[in-house]
Amino acid sequence: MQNTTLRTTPAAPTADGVRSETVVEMKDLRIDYGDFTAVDGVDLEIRRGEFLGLLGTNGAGKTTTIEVMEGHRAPTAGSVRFFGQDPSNRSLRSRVGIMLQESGFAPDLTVRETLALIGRLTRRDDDVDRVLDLVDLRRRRDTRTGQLSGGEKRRLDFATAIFGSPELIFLDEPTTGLDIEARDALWHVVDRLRDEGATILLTTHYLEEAQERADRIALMHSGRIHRQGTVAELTSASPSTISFRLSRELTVPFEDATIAPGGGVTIPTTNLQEDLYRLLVWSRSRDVELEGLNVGAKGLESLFRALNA
Ligand SMILES: Nc1ncnc2c1ncn2[C@@H]1O[C@H](COP(=O)(O)OP(=O)(O)OP(=O)(O)O)[C@@H](O)[C@H]1O
Repeated sequence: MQNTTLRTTPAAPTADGVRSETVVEMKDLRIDYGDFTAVDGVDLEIRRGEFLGLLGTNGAGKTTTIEVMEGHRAPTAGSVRFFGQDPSNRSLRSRVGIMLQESGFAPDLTVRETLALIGRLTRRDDDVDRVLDLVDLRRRRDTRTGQLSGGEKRRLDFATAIFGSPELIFLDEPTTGLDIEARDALWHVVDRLRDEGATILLTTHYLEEAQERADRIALMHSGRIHRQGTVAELTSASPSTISFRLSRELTVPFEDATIAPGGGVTIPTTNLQEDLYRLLVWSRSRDVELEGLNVGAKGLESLFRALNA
């Protein structure tokens, strides 16, 4: 994907009054498949300009929730509103871009025709080649979608979601199947859209992607939202980890330390500054080299492990 200029959308919503506008509102959302309840009483609110990461375990109900938002599946109970309206309302199509996990393009249409068709169907106006440049598919513009590679299809999926720079963008595992360069390029485009005021809902299993970008995270498991908050709020009680390698056999002065057969030491800590200081004093006094000393930032992984436990 290339650093082509993004279209200018309405000014970024920085004033508090604008930011506090609710763009997505779910209340007590329930979605059943037959007698199985996949989404079980979800309350979620996304404000204008916000980036919400909807994270969860496999089968938690994230895609089901997004499919309801797409307007093609009706909730069993509860409600979803975008800009105060029902998602099935056709007038919303021009304001909402959706990248699902599986798009199902018509295989005989070319890349260019596909994107132009999406534009007509959603009544979003844009320059097809400009968007193809953004996702680095311009040279494949006349290729039939059936002949695209998996990563190229994913980039076309992304192109359909951002075509016309919609105000609200849903990204369901957008980087799955993309190589590193394509991931970086996708996030560059998303970051620019955010700067211009877009509201983003992301689902991903790459926790670091959400951790780096999301204003708020909602953690979903077995059809329910278990916790919501900023990354700092959610991880404040999670331990950090100090890790290093010892070149000779020694006992480290930390009760919770684990030592792998190859000499790799991991120390969980809820008081990083104090424990790091103790470790450095100990290593200096014993003339021990802490090879590859590293401090793992507080992450979302431990929250996930707790969800699954
Ligand atoms: N069409 C369907 N019919 C019956 N059950 C379904 C259907 N689609 C999804 N499910 C079930 O609903 C639950 C939620 O699925 P969903 O795809 O929403 O989860 P997810 O959070 O997106 O999972 P993943 O991270 O694995 O993609 C799962 O148990 C799944 O098996």
